[in-house]
This record gives sequence, C-alpha cells and structure tokens, in this order.
Amino acid sequence: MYKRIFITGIGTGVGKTLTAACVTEALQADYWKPVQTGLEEGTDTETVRSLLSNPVSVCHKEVYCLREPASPHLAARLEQTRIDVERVLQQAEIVQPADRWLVAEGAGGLMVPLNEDVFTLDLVARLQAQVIIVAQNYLGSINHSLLTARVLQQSGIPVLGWIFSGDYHTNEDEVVQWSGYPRLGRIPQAARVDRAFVKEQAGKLTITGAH
Ligand SMILES: Nc1ncnc2c1ncn2[C@@H]1O[C@H](COP(=O)(O)OP(=O)(O)OP(=O)(O)O)[C@@H](O)[C@H]1O
Ligand SMILES: C[C@H](N)[C@H](N)CCCCCC(=O)O
Ligand SMILES: [Mg+2]
Repeated sequence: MYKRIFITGIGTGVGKTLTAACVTEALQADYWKPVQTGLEEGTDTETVRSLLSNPVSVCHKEVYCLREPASPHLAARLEQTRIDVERVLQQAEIVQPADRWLVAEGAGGLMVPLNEDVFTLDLVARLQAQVIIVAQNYLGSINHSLLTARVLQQSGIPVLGWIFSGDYHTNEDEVVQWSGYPRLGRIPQAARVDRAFVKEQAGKLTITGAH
C-alpha cells in the first residue's frame, strides 16, 4: 500500500488547500498538486509552501499547470494539450520515496474530468491513495457530501474520513452519520490564515487509520 492521501472535496473552493496544508504539517508529509488550473491568483502549491512550518516537508512541482481557471479537461483543451494520466502516475512514483507520506490535492471534486476519458476519481483509484474528504457547510452541502461519499463507496476506494472547513454546523453530524465515515477534524473559519494557524490546526487533527 502506498503512503498516499488524496485530499478531495465536495466541490471547488471548499478549503481543500488549507486542509491539505494542515494534513501535510500534521504528518510531516510532502505535498503535491498534480494538476493545477487557474494561475492568475497563484497556485495551491505556492500557498501550501507558504503555510508549512516543519523543515522536512517538500512541495513537489505540478505535472500540469494550466492557465484557465476551469475544469482541467477544458483548461487543457484551451492550451491544445491533453492531460496524460499515465504521466501523472509515473511522476508520483518519481517524487515519492516509499517511506514518506504524500498528500495530493485534486482540482475541484471527484467527478471533475481530467480529459475526455478519465475523471479525478479514476486518478485517485490508480494512485491507490486513501482519501480525506473536505466538506463545507452551505445549503446543498449534505447532498454534495453524500454524493461524494457514495461514489467513493461504489468505487471501493478507502476513505479515512471527513475534515470540515469552517465553523460548526449540525449538518456536519448528518454527513458523518449518513456516510459512516468518521470526522477527523475541522478547520475553523479564520480571520487570518498563516503558518501559526496551520500549525495549531494540524495539532488538532486526528488522522487515524492511515497506513
Ligand atoms: N478555514 C478557513 N478560514 C479562512 N479562509 C478559508 C478557510 N478555508 C478556506 N478559506 C479560503 O477560502 C478560499 C477557497 O478555499 P481553497 O482555495 O482552499 O479551496 P479549494 O477547495 O482548495 O479549491 P480548488 O478546487 O481550487 O483547489 C481560499 O481563499 C481560502 O483561503
Ligand atoms: C479553478 C478552480 N479554482 C479549480 N482549480 C478548478 C475547479 C474545477 C471545477 C469543475 C467543475 O466541477 O465544474
Ligand atoms: Mg485548492
């Protein structure tokens, strides 16, 4: 079994990057965003690099960096290219030493296409990663959360549990109960997100079951 954790979310903009930084800090892991779309506001790799305190974590280079802030298959099409999943998988082998945890972050959620044939979900399965799902509370988030859980269950992908992004809401209990996946923690809404905040939140996560 690879020591790989894939951070997915119930959608885009739900707090995966900050959560990934906290998980990376907690495990003193390495971080990797293989496919980045949208470059104008900076990359997730730059964000995570700026938020880590420990001296051992490495933030690896992306395999694809695509300018358009869109689904990877569309952003790739605009640049007359195609995301080659085999290349992403080969790169995972290259960047990851066998004894180190790798925290990988997807672009958007699991049913985001990487090309005309492959979804992010398929990449997760091929990476043989264990999954952490980031959920945020909003009206409609129970549906998005349980759809995400269902597609992972149906794919037989191992799930470590949920990390909630933002302040507590009872919907969180619903999502845990209906899905059967445990709560690994919550990253509260912060007025200022910095290294100290990430370090503090990393110390509160309980990432059990990772092996
Ligand atoms: N707990 C928090 N406190 C304050 N701001 C937050 C928190 N979580 C996320 N944010 C902010 O919300 C915005 C969207 O979150 P983020 O970029 O992490 O989404 P994402 O799920 O990683 O999206 P993508 O699919 O683009 O990778 C960012 O500006 C981020 O800094
Ligand atoms: C640009 C954005 N921040 C993400 N990196 C890409 C999100 C793709 C979402 C696609 C979709 O679900 O419609
Ligand atoms: Mg992100």
